[in-house]
Amino acid sequence: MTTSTTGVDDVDPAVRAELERLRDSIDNIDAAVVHMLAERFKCTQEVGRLKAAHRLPPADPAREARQIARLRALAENAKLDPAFAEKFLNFIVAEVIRHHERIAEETGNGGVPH
Ligand SMILES: C=C(O[C@@H]1C=C(C(=O)O)C=C[C@H]1O)C(=O)O
Repeated sequence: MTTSTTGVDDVDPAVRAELERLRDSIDNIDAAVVHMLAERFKCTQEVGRLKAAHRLPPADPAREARQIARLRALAENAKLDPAFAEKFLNFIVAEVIRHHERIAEETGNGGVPH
């Protein structure tokens, strides 16, 4: 095959260098996001164990509402789409709540309503 529509082999070297520079930064940012998420999940796992031990419900909608308001404001200041910030937080929180439900079940506390 002599042509490619997906690679950057035929691109001007200066453009390729700029693309590489930007992709290096994107890779660093993605690594930071993964590390920050890993730290966040370590904390939420501890919260899950604490809640299960004290028979607290896995989800806390009032806390989530405060986090959403705060993150939307932060996103606006940072020129990030607040709707995207809210969706992203909701995606993470949904996973955290699944973890908390599992911890509660494993602790024999799975019947707590939320
Ligand atoms: C971590 C908690 O549990 C849940 C997950 C949250 C989160 O991931 O930030 C926030 C509220 C709760 O629904 C908590 O109550 O603080």
